[in-house]
Amino acid sequence: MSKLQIQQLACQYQGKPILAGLDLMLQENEILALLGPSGCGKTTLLRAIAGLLPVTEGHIVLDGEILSSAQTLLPTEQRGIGVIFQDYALFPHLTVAENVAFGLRHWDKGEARARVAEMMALVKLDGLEDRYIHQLSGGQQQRVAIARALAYKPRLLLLDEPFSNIDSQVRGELMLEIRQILRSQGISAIFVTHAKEEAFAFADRMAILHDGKVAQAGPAEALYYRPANRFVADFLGGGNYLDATVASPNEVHTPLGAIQSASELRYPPKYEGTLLLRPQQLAIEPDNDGSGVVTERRFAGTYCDYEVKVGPVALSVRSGHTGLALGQRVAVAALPHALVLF
Ligand SMILES: Nc1ncnc2c1ncn2[C@@H]1O[C@H](COP(=O)(O)OP(=O)(O)OP(=O)(O)O)[C@@H](O)[C@H]1O
Repeated sequence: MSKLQIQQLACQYQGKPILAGLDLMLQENEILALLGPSGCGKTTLLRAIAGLLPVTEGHIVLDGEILSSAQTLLPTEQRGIGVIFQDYALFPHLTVAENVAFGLRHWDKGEARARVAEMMALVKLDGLEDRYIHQLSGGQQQRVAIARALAYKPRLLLLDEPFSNIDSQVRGELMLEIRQILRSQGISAIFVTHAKEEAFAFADRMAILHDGKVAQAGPAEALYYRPANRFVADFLGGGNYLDATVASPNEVHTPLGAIQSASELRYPPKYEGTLLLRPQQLAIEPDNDGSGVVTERRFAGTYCDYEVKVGPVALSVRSGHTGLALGQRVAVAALPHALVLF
């Protein structure tokens, strides 16, 4: 059974639909990233899961229990869901230890004290128990927020842009560390982010929101290399789009010539579509008789990003050949892979 199941969810603000027909699933101990352009409804979905917003259609089920439906709205405090907001929402008038203990007010005093100590060690804040929040760095404040949310053993953790206030130099390390903490505690989590790099680094799976529903969900590699539509393809990174006509179950014809697919295409012969080729799925070789010419180059250390013109078609190509000069003629070929056609 999945941990969280969201089916055909609809939510609105003042009668204006924000989410509609949204399906999403989360497995036990899984970390899922919610990605999408600004205003697509990521925070709205977190609020609905947390019980801060009623739903007008569909349902949200956690551990087999209906939390929200058109008829049900289990109060936030009865959901067993921890929420970490972008600004952490820590209490400035309480010490670090008091913040962490906040959700344990109904626990036995000794047990609460032991749990706070355990959480302080887990997030590596031992020794800072008596500090106030303004005496901590951004990263330390985030650790307090994590400790406070995990202290009362939530069934699910929701994080809204948890890394946006963290210095980019320490962000990568902190993400890895928090990922390990969630893993070690067997926590299932959903986090919202704008940045696909964060989703790639932090999540097991990602869900991309568009037009109030999930455009596609799955592991990063699947979404990047097998996007369901052009929106997902564009959102996850640059690509070349070529007119293509299906010639056989394993071949398309394009302005670059015939290109073979490593797996069978889902479209019938003569289908006219658009072929996606990521810059690293094209190979270029210096060749004075080649059909392409290098028109731009951006050196990036171990690889170089080129723009290559083949007749009227401009292609982005990422190549390990880092020394090709502007004006160099090149042969262009698609590397063998399962083609993506829309
Ligand atoms: N309290 C509110 N009342 C009315 N409309 C709202 C409210 N909160 C959000 N909205 C609208 O709902 C839509 C979705 O907002 P939401 O905050 O969920 O988007 P988001 O994907 O989290 O965006 P961002 O990435 O910019 O944070 C937006 O059009 C927003 O203007």
